Amino acid sequence: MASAAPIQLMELKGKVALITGGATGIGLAMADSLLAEGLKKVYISGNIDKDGEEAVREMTKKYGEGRCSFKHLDVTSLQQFEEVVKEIVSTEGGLDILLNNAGIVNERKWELQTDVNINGTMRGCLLALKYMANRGACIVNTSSIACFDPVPYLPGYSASKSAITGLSRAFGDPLLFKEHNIRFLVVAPGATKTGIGNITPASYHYNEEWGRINLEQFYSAQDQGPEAVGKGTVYIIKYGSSGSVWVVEHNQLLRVTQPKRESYQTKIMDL
Ligand SMILES: NC(=O)C1=CN([C@@H]2O[C@H](COP(=O)(O)OP(=O)(O)OC[C@H]3O[C@@H](n4cnc5c(N)ncnc54)[C@H](O)[C@@H]3O)[C@@H](O)[C@H]2O)C=CC1
Ligand SMILES: CCCCC/C=C\C=C\C(=O)C/C=C\C/C=C\CCCC(=O)O
Repeated sequence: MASAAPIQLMELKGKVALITGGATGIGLAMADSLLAEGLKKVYISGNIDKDGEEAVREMTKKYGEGRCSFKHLDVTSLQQFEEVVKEIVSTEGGLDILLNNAGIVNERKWELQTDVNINGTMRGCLLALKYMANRGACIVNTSSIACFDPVPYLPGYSASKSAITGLSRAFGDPLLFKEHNIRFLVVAPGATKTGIGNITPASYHYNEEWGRINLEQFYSAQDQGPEAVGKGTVYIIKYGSSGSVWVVEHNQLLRVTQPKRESYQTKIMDL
C-alpha cells in the first residue's frame, strides 16, 4: 500500500530565513536550497566576513539582487546574536526560519567547541522563543550522526551533537509547540564534503595520532556533498513535525524514530 502524501506544514515562498555559519559548506548549501524554493530573503551569517561577502556574491549571481545578505554574527555572543535577530525582524517585519548551523570540530579547544556548538544553538533557540513565536516559525538545528554513534576520538564534539539533538527534542515537545507555535527540528548529517575537515591533526586534537586516525576515517567516509543536506533541510522545514529528528547520509534523507526507553532496558533486579 502506498504511504499517504505528507502534509506540508510551511509554505516557503515569501519567507525570511537566518542561517548561522551560513557562509560556507552545509550552511551555504541550505541558503542555496531555500532561495531555489522562492524565499523572499536569506540572511547568511558568520564570523568570517570575507566568506560571507563571497557567499552573497555567489547567491546574488544565481538568484538576483536583494535575495541574500550577510550579517556578521559570532554565535558565542548572545548580544551580537540578539542584535542581528532584532534588526532582521524590524527590517523584514518578522523572521520565519532560523537554521542554527554554526559548528566547529576542535578537541584541543573543547571549551570553545562547546560554546559554539551547544551554547550557540541554545542562544538561537532562546532568541527564537523571544522573537519568532506565534507566526508558524521553524528552527532547524544542525547536529551530526555523531550524536547517535559517538566518534571515538571526538568525545567533546560527539557530546555537543548529542546535546543539540537533546535540546532540540525538548524545545520541540508538543507542550512547548502549543505555547509558542514554533517547530524545532534536527538535521543530523553524515560525513559531508566541506571545509570542516581542512584541519591538521595537531591543530584540533589533544592527541595528534588520534587526530590523524580520525581524519583518515572522515575523509574516506565523505560520500556526499553539502547540497544533499541543503535539499534534505528544505524537506524537513516543509514537512517535519516539531521535535522530529532527521539524518542526511549517503545522499539519502532518513527519518529517525526514537525507540521507547522500555524497549531497550534489561531488568537486573528490584531495589
Ligand atoms: N561536514 C560534515 O561532515 C558534517 C558537519 N556537520 C555540522 O554541520 C555544520 C556545518 O559544518 P560544515 O558546513 O561541514 O563546515 P564549515 O566549516 O564549512 O561550516 C561551519 C561554519 O560555521 C562558521 N563558524 C565557526 N565558528 C563560528 C562562530 N563562533 N560563530 C558563527 N559562525 C561560526 C564557520 O566560519 C563556517 O562558515 C556544523 O555544525 C558541523 O558540526 C555535521 C555532520 C557532518
Ligand atoms: C572522524 C572525524 C574527523 C574530523 C572530521 C571533521 C568533522 C566531522 C564532523 C562530523 O559531524 C562527523 C560526522 C561523521 C563521522 C564520520 C566518519 C567517522 C568514521 C568512523 C566510523 O565509521 O566509525
